[in-house]
Amino acid sequence: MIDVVLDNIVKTYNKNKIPAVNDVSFSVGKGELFGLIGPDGAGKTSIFRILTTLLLADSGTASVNGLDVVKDYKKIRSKVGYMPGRFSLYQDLTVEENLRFFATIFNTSIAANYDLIKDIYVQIEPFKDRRAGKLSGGMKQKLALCCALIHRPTVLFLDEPTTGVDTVSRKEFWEMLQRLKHQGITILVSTPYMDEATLCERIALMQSGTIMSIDTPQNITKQFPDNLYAIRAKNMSKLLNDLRHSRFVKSSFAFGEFHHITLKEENTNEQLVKEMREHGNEEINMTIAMPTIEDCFIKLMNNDK
Ligand SMILES: Nc1ncnc2c1ncn2[C@@H]1O[C@H](COP(=O)(O)OP(=O)(O)OP(=O)(O)O)[C@@H](O)[C@H]1O
Repeated sequence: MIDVVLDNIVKTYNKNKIPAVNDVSFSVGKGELFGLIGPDGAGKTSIFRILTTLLLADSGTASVNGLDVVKDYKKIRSKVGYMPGRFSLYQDLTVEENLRFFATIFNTSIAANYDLIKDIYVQIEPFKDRRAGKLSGGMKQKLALCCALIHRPTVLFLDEPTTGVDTVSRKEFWEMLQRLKHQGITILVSTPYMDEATLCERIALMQSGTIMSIDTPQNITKQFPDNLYAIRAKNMSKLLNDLRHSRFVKSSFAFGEFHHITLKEENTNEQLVKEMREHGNEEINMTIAMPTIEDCFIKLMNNDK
C-alpha cells in the first residue's frame, strides 16, 4: 500500500527562474523508511512543507494517507507528525510541559500514547523539569521526536533530524527510527549526511530541486558505472592537484583519508602511479574501492553538468 504520493510537484519562490522543487514525483509505501538525501538548498524542506500542508505547490498533486494535501489539509494535519529542521519546541517550557502542550493541541494525552514514545522519553525523563532551551542537542532532538509522535501519527516527516547532533546521538536516533518503523509508522527523513542514506530502505538523491536517482541504497551503489579507486600519498593536496591534471583521470575528489578516482581507460593504473611518482608524489598507494552513496551522488551531479 502507498502512503505518500507526489506527482509532478513544482514550487518556485519569489518568481525565481529556477524552481526550488522542479517536477518531482515519487511515492512511499506504508511502513517504509524513506530518505531524501541532498545538500542544503536541494529542496528537501520545501517537499516536506508541501506534504505536511504548510506550503502550497505551484503545480502538481500530492497526497498523504490517500488524502489530498490541498483539499484535505485539515485531516492530514491530524495524521502526520512533523519534526522541522530547526528546533521548533518552546524553549521556555520544560521538557514535560512541551510534551503536554503538543498532546493537548492534538486533543490527546501523554498517557494515551505513552507506549509509542516510552523508549525515547525515558532517556530524557530525568530532565523533565528542565527548560527545553537548556537541553543538549541530542536531548532536544529526542524531545522534538516525542512531540512529533505524541498524537500517534501514521506518517512521520523528519527534516534533517541529525544535523548538528553528535555521532553517538545520531546513531541512537537511527536506532529509534528503526524501532518506530517496526511499529508500522511510515517515515520520511531528510539528511545531508550521505552515510545515513544506507540506513533507509529507499532513498531519493536530490540536487537543485530535482531527483537524480531513486532506489534502494544497495541498487544505487551497484549502478556505479566505473571501477572506483582509492589513492593516497604523503602530500594529499599535491596528489589531488596532480590527479586533476592527469590525462588518465576521469574524476577525482577527496574522500576521507583517500582520494577517490575513476579512470578514462581501464588498466592505466600503473601508468597513473608512474606519472604521479614522476610529479614528485611519495608513498603512493592505490587500491580498488567499493562505491558509496557519496561517490554515486557526485557522479550523478557531474553527469548533469
Ligand atoms: N521562503 C523562501 N523564500 C525564498 N526562497 C526559498 C524559501 N525557502 C526555500 N527557498 C529556496 O529554495 C531552495 C530549496 O530550499 P529548501 O529549504 O527546500 O532546501 P533544503 O534541501 O531543505 O535545504 P536546507 O537544508 O537549506 O533547508 C533553496 O535555494 C532556498 O534558498
